[in-house]
Amino acid sequence: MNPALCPVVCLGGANVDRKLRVAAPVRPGSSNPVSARETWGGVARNVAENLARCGVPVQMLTAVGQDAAGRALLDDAARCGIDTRAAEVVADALTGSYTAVLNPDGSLHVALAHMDLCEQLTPDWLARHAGRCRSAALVVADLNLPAATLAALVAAASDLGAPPLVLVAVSEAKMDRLPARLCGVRLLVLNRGELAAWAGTEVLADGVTRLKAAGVRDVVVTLGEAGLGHTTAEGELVWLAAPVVPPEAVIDVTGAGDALAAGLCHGLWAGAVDAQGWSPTCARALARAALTVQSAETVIPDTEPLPPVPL
Ligand SMILES: Nc1ncnc2c1ncn2[C@@H]1O[C@H](COP(=O)(O)OP(=O)(O)O)[C@@H](O)[C@H]1O
Ligand SMILES: O=c1[nH]cc([C@@H]2O[C@H](COP(=O)(O)O)[C@@H](O)[C@H]2O)c(=O)[nH]1
Repeated sequence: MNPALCPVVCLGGANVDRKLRVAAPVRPGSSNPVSARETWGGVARNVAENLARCGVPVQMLTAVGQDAAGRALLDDAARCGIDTRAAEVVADALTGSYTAVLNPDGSLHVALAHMDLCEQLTPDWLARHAGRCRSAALVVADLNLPAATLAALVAAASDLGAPPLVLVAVSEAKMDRLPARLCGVRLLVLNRGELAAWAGTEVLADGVTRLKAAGVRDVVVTLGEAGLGHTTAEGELVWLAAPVVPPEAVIDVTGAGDALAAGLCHGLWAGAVDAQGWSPTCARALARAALTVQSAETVIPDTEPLPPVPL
């Protein structure tokens, strides 16, 4: 594989994120002042933008509506350096949206997702893009994709010569889309709530053991400000702390998990994980996620590309 020539292909959600920042916890029956802003979102889109900002060639396979938001989203992605030529533009449909109500400290109060367009990303759609996925350096899919499409992706990832497949969770509610058999999945990234929802236990090590038994090669479970846990080739679970961000510096946590997932994909794509194991790549990804929580943007826009991954 020559990573410089092969793109990372990101499949899944792209939508409008609406952020409503409340001055105090919302109370029913009272008038709740908010300040509102919009950014682009969707896990696959966020991962793609993070990778593009790090200088990785990336192609996004998603669906947007044939509306002003859909056109603007694709234009913006193209400006970030993402190849959007194969994105679906669905006639007579509205681009998906996600509304986050944020506490004054930037933590998430409530999130409402409306991303029906991902239901258009069927196994037939995937089959039309099989060549693109097969010639990628890395395939990254979010769990906005329908269960049948995810199952087809995982099955294809088991083929000899297929590129590594990374799955990224999107919400506890969509964990039932994860295929039962995960052989061929190189990495699954999910937060502790998503792991508990899937495994039916709050005991993280037990949940990770079940994922490994389902066939996934490696798991990264994110733990908010506490950092993450990652599996190792020796079958251990290692905990890494996040850089300390003072509470007053946290502006918006939306997208931090996607920044982290992108950092992990960057290390896989560059060969750093194969050469060094997960820890150095995880440390770099934690640094990127910590910057994201200190920005109002879902993806930090103006960072230097990450320093080349030392091998
Ligand atoms: N307050 C914080 N300080 C530093 N890093 C943070 C903070 N909150 C989140 N992160 C980073 O973002 C990652 C993802 O956050 P988490 O809340 O676990 O997932 P998600 O955002 O997907 O729900 C964490 O693993 C951590 O690296
Ligand atoms: O069911 C979903 N919920 C939320 C998202 C997206 O997740 C992002 C926030 O990710 P994180 O978990 O890293 O905060 C937002 O951009 C939002 O659009 C999504 O794709 N699908």
